[in-house]
Amino acid sequence: MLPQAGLAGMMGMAGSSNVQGEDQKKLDLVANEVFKNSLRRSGQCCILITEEEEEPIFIEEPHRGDYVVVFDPLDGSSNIDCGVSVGTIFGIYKAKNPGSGNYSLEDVMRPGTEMVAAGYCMYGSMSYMMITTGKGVAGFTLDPTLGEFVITHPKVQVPSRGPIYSINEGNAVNWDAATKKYVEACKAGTYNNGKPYSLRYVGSMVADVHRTLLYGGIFMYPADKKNPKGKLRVLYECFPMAMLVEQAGGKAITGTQRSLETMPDSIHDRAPIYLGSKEEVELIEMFKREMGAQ
Ligand SMILES: O=P(O)(O)OC[C@H]1O[C@](O)(COP(=O)(O)O)[C@@H](O)[C@@H]1O
Repeated sequence: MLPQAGLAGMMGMAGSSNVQGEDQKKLDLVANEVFKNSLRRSGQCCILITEEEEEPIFIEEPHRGDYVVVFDPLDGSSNIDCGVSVGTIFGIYKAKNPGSGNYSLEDVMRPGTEMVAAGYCMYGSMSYMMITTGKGVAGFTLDPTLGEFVITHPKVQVPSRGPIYSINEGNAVNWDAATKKYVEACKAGTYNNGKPYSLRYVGSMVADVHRTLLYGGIFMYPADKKNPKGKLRVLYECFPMAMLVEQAGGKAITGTQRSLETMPDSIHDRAPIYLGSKEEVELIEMFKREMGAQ
């Protein structure tokens, strides 16, 4: 049930939890309803996959179209009530048999390389929208006076290096040796003429990836002893962000392979992710090869 209108009604917990066992915020539910209804009414979608619902949503006629949309309606929900940047992440696949009317999980359980578009919106000091359709990345900023997104970043390019690393160091004790070695190298400035990297971690993937896209550096959510497959969801967090970063000249890996080439086991499957500046990601890739999964 949606919360009552008004700011007070929008803050705080909804009293329910999602398929991942995470407590849902009221705004998680509001955002989920808003996107579901808009996507259904677009007449372009056949299947919706959302972080907030366990099962796929099959769109019936007369609203059915040929696209599968996977989305995280409100990413970074742990930051909502303190007003820190949050966002929406989405990825789009074209159904395998467009116009057939026969749609199934086969249209969803696919590698990220088959996505036709991806993007995110970030809601912060300014609202941004970053999109790719496989031909580079364009960035738009909401102009509140127009109520329109205007193009501000026509051709986003991730710098090949960037002295910023972004990871939840609170999990460090559980990290694998390669991740520990890379983070130590960042702190020592080993590959930066002895100048230490800066740590930046908002705790909203959208905000941390947005900064990485524009300033360079690396965002990491590794697998660890506590989360053997990492925390972030393959379909509606890892894949869209990996496609954006690659299209902007960066790189995205799970640690052992290209993120977009992985095959999800389930619609809410998780995977480790290291993404950002090409040379930074290649450094951790080298350590992973040298040290394996120890
Ligand atoms: O608090 P942690 O473990 O560092 O996790 C933070 C990560 O979890 C997330 O909040 C997960 O997203 P949701 O808020 O959509 O569940 C990411 O945005 C963020 O990168």
